[in-house]
Amino acid sequence: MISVNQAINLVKKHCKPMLRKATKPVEKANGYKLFSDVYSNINMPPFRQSAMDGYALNMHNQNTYKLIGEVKAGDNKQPVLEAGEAIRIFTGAPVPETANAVVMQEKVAAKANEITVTTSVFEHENIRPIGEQVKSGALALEKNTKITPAAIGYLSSLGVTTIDVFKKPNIAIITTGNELVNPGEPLEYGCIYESNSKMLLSALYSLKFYDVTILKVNDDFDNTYNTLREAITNHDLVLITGGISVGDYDFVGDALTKLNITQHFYKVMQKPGKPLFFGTKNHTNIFALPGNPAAALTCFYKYVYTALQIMMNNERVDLPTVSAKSETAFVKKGDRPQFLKAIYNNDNVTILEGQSSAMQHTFALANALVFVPQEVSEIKIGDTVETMLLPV
Ligand SMILES: Nc1nc2c(c(=O)[nH]1)N[C@H]1C(S)=C(S)[C@@H](COP(=O)(O)OP(=O)(O)OC[C@H]3O[C@@H](n4cnc5c(N)ncnc54)[C@H](O)[C@@H]3O)O[C@H]1N2
Ligand code: MOO
Repeated sequence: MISVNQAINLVKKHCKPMLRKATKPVEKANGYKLFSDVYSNINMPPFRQSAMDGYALNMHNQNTYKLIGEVKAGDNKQPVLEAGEAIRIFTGAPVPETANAVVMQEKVAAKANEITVTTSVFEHENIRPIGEQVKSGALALEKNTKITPAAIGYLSSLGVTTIDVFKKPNIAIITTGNELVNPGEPLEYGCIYESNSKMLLSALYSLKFYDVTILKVNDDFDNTYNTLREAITNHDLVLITGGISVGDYDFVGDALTKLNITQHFYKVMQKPGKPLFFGTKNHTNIFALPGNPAAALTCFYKYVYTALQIMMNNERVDLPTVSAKSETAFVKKGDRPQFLKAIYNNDNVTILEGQSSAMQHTFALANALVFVPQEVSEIKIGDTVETMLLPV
């Protein structure tokens, strides 16, 4: 059995960035990275733009100006101002070429045809110059920039409608087990509600991976083999839950062997998540996660998260880890290093009751996992512990 460190290093070694291109409507590109530089086709702003509601002036050496007209946002007109003349203007409106300052209305005493400026005015004030943000033909955003809501707003303001991005992985989740029943259906004796697919799906959604297919197999070798073969052929990442241990009805391992998956590891010295499998076939990464829900989710955050970040060519591939002071005592049973469901708050961490691999209730309250290394058998109140912060 390999250690947690060896396992994560094998994930880092064998997962590769996916450098394939996808074209997306800009408003659907949140979370993607740009595949190529984006250049602006326009100046932004495209005209000299008023930053205030007030008056545009052709400045002279007095405070009083003759009012000769009005330009509001969206107007397509260019009144000509002589020195000493002003027009009424509004935020976002085009400032005529012959105006050289905009003074906000709070600093003006206005009469019908005349205004008096009550403050000193500086040339160019409150006028956004043409191309202040970006000039026509200039680089708007560089290749590899992460697309955020702000970037979507910025690119849309330049009139961009589609962009080339690095493709995100398409992902299959495969659940295994005769005992699994969909929530909403009657629960017969011996059955449980299937929850891993919904848990992993929402973990993927919260990391902005939306191209996810859910497949279900019962405890049958042919069914498992055929579903895995299809999923591995058609997806970049395959997450299997359950059926990977040593029981007579655990068929995932045999199916993976028959499918000639290159195994990088099977079984990690950790609790929960001992029977974790990681392998690859061509460009597809395959994780067989334990069926126990809390074990599956722990393995997701520790290993699958990192695989996804590498596939997306991101720089930070691990979830953030901090040193925190334990507010709880904990005695470890057995010699496997352990991930403990915990609540982190302000440099302190509380280790929760109920740490079994099946304890979804505990996980539902947690926002962190405390890592207890192999050589540590006990945590005392006040001890400093390594705490992985979860993206919840
Ligand atoms: N003789 C041994 N038995 C077991 C060992 C061992 O080393 N020797 N390891 C144990 C450990 S540790 C784990 S973890 C589990 C892993 O088993 P599998 O990955 O094969 O998972 P299953 O047996 O299929 O399921 C385990 C548990 O989880 C429930 N489950 C499965 N899928 C779902 C789902 N989609 N939604 C909700 N719950 C699910 C399933 O009903 C079982 O209760 O093996 C131990 N055994
Ligand atoms: O590895 Mo298992 O997750 O301890 O139950």
